[in-house]
Amino acid sequence: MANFLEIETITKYFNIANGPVKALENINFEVASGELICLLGPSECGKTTLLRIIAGLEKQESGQILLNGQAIDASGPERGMIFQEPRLFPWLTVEENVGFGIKGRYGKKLLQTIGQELLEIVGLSEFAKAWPSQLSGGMAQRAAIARALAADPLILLLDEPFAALDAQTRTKLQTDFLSLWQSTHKTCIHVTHDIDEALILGQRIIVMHPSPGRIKKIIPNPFPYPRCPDDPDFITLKKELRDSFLP
Ligand SMILES: Nc1ncnc2c1ncn2[C@@H]1O[C@H](COP(=O)(O)OP(=O)(O)OP(=O)(O)O)[C@@H](O)[C@H]1O
Repeated sequence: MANFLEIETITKYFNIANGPVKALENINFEVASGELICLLGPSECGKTTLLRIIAGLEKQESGQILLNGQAIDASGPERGMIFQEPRLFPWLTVEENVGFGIKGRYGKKLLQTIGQELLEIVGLSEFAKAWPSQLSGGMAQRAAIARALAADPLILLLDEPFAALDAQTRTKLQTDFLSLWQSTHKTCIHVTHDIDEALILGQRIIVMHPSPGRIKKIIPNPFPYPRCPDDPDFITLKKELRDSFLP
């Protein structure tokens, strides 16, 4: 199980007008195949930067990412990214958006079948021919999840995908995302700044701190699913997470 994905001594600087800013310092952790990890931390602690480095969209100054023992330093179809905003192409239908990334690989008919299957999984079958402008925020994010799944990645990298949604929609998408994770066995790294979301979703919670972005604590979350953050069993863990947020 261990050593599927290894994040080894990652350090990252950004050059800004006042000089270099250390966005990440000595980040180390491993992810098992099929694991659901939450990266939790306040603004500017480097969560997005770390996710982008794992996705191959950003280069680190030092350290490496290993997938099944092989160093990776560019993006690849085995890693699918889901952003806070759905980023659907407005000129394509929902179904066309879902199939966009795999268009060259399959014929039109098969592409349509794959699109229909994925839209069914995310509960959007009836909106295959709709335009992105006709979807609610939650529906658009479901379509974005289906699009990320289209390439059948081993790893889903989710950058606060539910943060812009209202509370009720967020709860529903969290539940549906858990079902999806349990049925697909994808390895997921889910970024959030919301303690309750990390408690509901993560098998392990990696707490990060800013200035420079670093790992403060890695907390196992062994409670069975489905979880409710107000469950009395959660109180100790929730307190530990709250305390770990403190400087
Ligand atoms: N392209 C960039 N150019 C310069 N500095 C950057 C860039 N991207 C990120 N940073 C800096 O790196 C640090 C980490 O930012 P990052 O966006 O990764 O944090 P975050 O935890 O995802 O924050 P948030 O929750 O607000 O999105 C911050 O100080 C940020 O200003």
